[in-house]
Amino acid sequence: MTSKTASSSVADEAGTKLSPSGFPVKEVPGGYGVPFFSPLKDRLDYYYLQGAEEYFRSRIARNGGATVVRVNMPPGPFITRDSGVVALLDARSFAVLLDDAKVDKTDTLDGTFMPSLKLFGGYRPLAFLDAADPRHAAIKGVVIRLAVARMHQVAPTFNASFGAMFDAVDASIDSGPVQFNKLNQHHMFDFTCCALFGGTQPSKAMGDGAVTKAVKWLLLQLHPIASKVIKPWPLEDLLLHTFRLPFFLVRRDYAALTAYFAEAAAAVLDDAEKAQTGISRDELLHNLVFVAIFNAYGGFKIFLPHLVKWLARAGPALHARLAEEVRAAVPNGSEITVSDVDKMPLVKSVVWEALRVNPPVEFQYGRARQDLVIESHDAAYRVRKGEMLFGYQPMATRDGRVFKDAGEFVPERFVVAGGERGLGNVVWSNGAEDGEAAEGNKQCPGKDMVVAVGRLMVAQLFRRYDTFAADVKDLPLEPIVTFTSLTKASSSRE
Ligand code: HEM
Repeated sequence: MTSKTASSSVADEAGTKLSPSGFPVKEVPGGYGVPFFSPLKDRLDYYYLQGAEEYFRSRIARNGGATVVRVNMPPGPFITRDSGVVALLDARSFAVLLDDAKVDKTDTLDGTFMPSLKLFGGYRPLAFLDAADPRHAAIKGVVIRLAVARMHQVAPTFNASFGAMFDAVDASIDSGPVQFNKLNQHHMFDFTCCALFGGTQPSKAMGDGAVTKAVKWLLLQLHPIASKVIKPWPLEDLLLHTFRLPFFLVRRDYAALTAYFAEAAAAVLDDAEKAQTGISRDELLHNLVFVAIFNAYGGFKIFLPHLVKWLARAGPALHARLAEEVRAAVPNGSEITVSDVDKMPLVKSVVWEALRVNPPVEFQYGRARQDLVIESHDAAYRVRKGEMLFGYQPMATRDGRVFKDAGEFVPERFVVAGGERGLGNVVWSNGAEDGEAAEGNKQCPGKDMVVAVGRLMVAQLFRRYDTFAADVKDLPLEPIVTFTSLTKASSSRE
């Protein structure tokens, strides 16, 4: 993929370097402050005193409105040695991070720190490899083929999980509000594993503790950048952000998860061995654990609460339109398929819009492969080879210079004439929505599966219910959505 940004520059008559769009090339404003103390103070601003959005907005304001600025990113001391990044906070500069010719993504998945490889069986998983690394192509090829081959399982597996989830909601709603996240966390783990590999659900194979094992393992990797999980916050900051939690805390959980996947994914591992991918069975197994739990399950755990949140906020008028579209497209009693939801323009638009307003993975990082000139909408900046570039994606996908009413959730945004053109700027999958994952890029190979699951979720909801209401509490990672009432579909109440 090519970006709209430029890496070369020319000079004007006075000898000032100009970017390809004719902006004078400047140094990136902002700074990293006093070593140790400033990264520490910035971490507190980021998590507790300002919050992510305000943290970036205040730095933009401090630097005269520049949307390319030098800032510190958490966790900082003692986990990170170098917290300084060049933050790209508008859609145009952000596009550099999607251009594999310009950024090296080795070890940048989690940002300014790298989790211990002990968490991954001693291997560096695919998502931590750069697109130019030959191992990347070999492993990515396996995952792309897997995602394509399993697409036909997505609808039946999701429909079963949805049924189980909402049977549980219906069974409890008369006695009080029901939290969606807990059910989503449980059922989407079973869904993800079975959709990708078939076989026994983890909750049956490993018991009720399966999800806890998976979430613990995720926390061991992500605790340096997690927040609002422990009270009071000074204790949280000390426990989660200051030192690395040791691997032995999850050694047994990870062994149990790996044993489960060795069996569930045996056919995928056999095929890859026969195809002589150059990746050992053991390395691929640990990669598949990462793909299923971190990439896929981790994503669904965040994405679906955001989707339901926006539906709840939109209210009965949108619900009625969605119900009409879904019920007109799928005869009552028949299974909803991926091709059915592909014929539902409003459902599709709602899902893309949720992914635009709340990209589930908000942070992207990469190191400049060479000296670059990065253009924002109004200026151009010089960045040096090896510098860490960072993008806060919500600010790119809610850029008012690209989308009208960019900060609003507009359900029909991608239905109206020409609306689908905006999909090039919907980049939740680390690439454009009209682009494709490939062995040589870093785009998410689960993209089509994710979009299909979002559409199935909306379609199933409004086939089953006429409308619903929920309380929403916004938290840094995923909103907590609690159903307060659900009205069964009028047709099913007759
Ligand atoms: C809502 C769910 C999902 C979200 C939000 C999501 C998001 C992403 C993002 C943002 C990246 C790029 C990370 C980066 O380099 O900065 C990525 C990469 C990846 N995703 Fe997904 N993903 C989801 C589901 C899935 C699924 C279902 C699969 C299974 C096939 C998958 C497999 C991967 C893999 C293997 C990578 C690494 C690709 C590479 O390094 O080239 N993801 N995903």
